Amino acid sequence: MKVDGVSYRSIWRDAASDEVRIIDQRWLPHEFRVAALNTLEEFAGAIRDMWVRGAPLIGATAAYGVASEMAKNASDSHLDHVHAVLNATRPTAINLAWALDRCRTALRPLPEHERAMASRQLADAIADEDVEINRQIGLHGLSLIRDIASQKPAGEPVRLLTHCNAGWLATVDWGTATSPMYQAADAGIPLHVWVDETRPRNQGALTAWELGSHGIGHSYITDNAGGHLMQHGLVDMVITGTDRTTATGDVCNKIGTYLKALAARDNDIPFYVALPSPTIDWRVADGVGEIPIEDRPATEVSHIQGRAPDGGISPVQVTPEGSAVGNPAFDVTPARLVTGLITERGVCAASEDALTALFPDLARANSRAS
Ligand SMILES: CSC[C@H]1O[C@H](OP(=O)(O)O)[C@H](O)[C@@H]1O
Repeated sequence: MKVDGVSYRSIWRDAASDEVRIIDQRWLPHEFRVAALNTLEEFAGAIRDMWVRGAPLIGATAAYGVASEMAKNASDSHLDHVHAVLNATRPTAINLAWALDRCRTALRPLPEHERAMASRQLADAIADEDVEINRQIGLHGLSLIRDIASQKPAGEPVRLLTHCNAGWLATVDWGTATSPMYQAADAGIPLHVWVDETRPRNQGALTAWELGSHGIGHSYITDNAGGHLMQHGLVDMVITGTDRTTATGDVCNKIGTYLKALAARDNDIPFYVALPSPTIDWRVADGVGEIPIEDRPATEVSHIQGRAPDGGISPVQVTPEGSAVGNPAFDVTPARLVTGLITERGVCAASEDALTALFPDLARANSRAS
């Protein structure tokens, strides 16, 4: 997407230096900083410490990390080592393992001297595929937004609520939950987006930064406000991203998503999830029971980062000394609370039958039975 009129992806290979570069999201929305990733630890650290974040972007970053390492050492043992180091960085988003497995499966049969180029091409392909998948998700989501808009007086905005950042910053481009918003805005449909701040890391500030940059009307709200807004008829549709969706349609996403789904159901508001197919875990049926939920550092909750009066960006402590902290980073919304899944192949119910019908090739290739 554009940043001050300049088109960016969240990760790219610099034409001059051939370095892999990323937007270092730790400093947004206050500062736009670019970082280069050159070593395995830099790639691993960028994922683990959320310089890059978001399921699809984590997968793409891992693929670029494999390519970077294959250029230095293309042996089987190093390929396995790279896979293990990167796969250990974060446990919940399935895209990480999906990308690493895809890379290793493609590279293993090749002679070592072909692996550097092949891994480089595969990383670029994974990135390009993500962009197109998200663009397609946007078009299918646009249809849903257009239907809502058609039932409103001309000029009255469609009011969406979203949680966390499933934006272009969480993917290579377009975003998943935000892609329908961008497509609707570009089609001239008036929108207003309620943006959950999403404690503790406040990824909602990234969404607000994205939407503001695209000229889309929005309000930055506390995580606890969504139910009240729904009760008072101020939300037409909830749309979120996902880090791992099971073969049966259970949706794992940022902590707090489940509570939004409960409030949406209680107020008869459609709750949609933007779901790129690499984020489907075909081998898991019970999301609550089987998806590993990342526990992140306590300092993410005990401290909050912002711009200080002197203009610097710094963390401040918000909890008393000695208070224990809990920081589960994700939760699982059962399929029964999900109105529909917006995929690159269309919108479907959150069910095994519907996902299998839309992706028979993927369901067969990844069947739990096999
Ligand atoms: C399009 S995936 C976005 C997804 O990833 C975020 O998690 P994190 O910021 O911890 O990487 C969040 O769950 C978003 O919905």
